[in-house]
Amino acid sequence: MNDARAVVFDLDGTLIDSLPDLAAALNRSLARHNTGPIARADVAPMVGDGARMLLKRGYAARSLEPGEDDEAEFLADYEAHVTDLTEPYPGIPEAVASLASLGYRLGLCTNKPEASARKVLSALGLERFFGVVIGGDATPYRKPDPRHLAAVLDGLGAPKHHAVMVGDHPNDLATAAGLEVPAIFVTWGYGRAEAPIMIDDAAALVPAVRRILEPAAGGQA
Ligand SMILES: O=C(O)COP(=O)(O)O
Ligand SMILES: [Mg+2]
Repeated sequence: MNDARAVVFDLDGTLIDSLPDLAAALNRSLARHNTGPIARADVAPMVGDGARMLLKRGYAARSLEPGEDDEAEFLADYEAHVTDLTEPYPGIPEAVASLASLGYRLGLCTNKPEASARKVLSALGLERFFGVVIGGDATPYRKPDPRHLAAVLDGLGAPKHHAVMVGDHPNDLATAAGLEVPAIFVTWGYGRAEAPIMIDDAAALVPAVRRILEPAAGGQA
């Protein structure tokens, strides 16, 4: 009865290159402590476990610890500037639109705060494609807990055996594995991992999804 097929995406490092705004917000926060900026390349491996963890890791790199005020200020500042420099990766809007037009239900499973995630998706014209968006602050079960992904699939009304997860971080792979959902690892993001299915170009996304979810019909396209 239920043959809904779902593709669940990670956001940062998978659909959007948010590192410039994340690093800028982190560095504005550090500057309030008269501390020098951290280079984007050094911020990249700190991304993946949500905004609060990014702030902690950034502060730790300068032998500091963020207080509650720092945290509140950082979250508000980042949300206000979430689209200043952030762009979708090349080919992503087209790939997402194409999956939607093929009838896939699309969901977002991100550790980013949900308000920031929705704001950036809508500014980039992507929100309309996603039936369900669950941010890392909207559930007690954020990635790598597979219940974060399970909640997205529930919302989409798609069974896990008709789903695939797409992400850029070991957290995404662990989340998918925990629910026995196949994963596509994208190599253009911020995390580093080895995985059975890896793609390095957004043009490879639709064929990779189809090979997994419709192997008999059109999967080789
Ligand atoms: O905000 C983060 O740290 C990561 O967000 P993501 O789960 O969309 O990659
Ligand atoms: Mg990510």
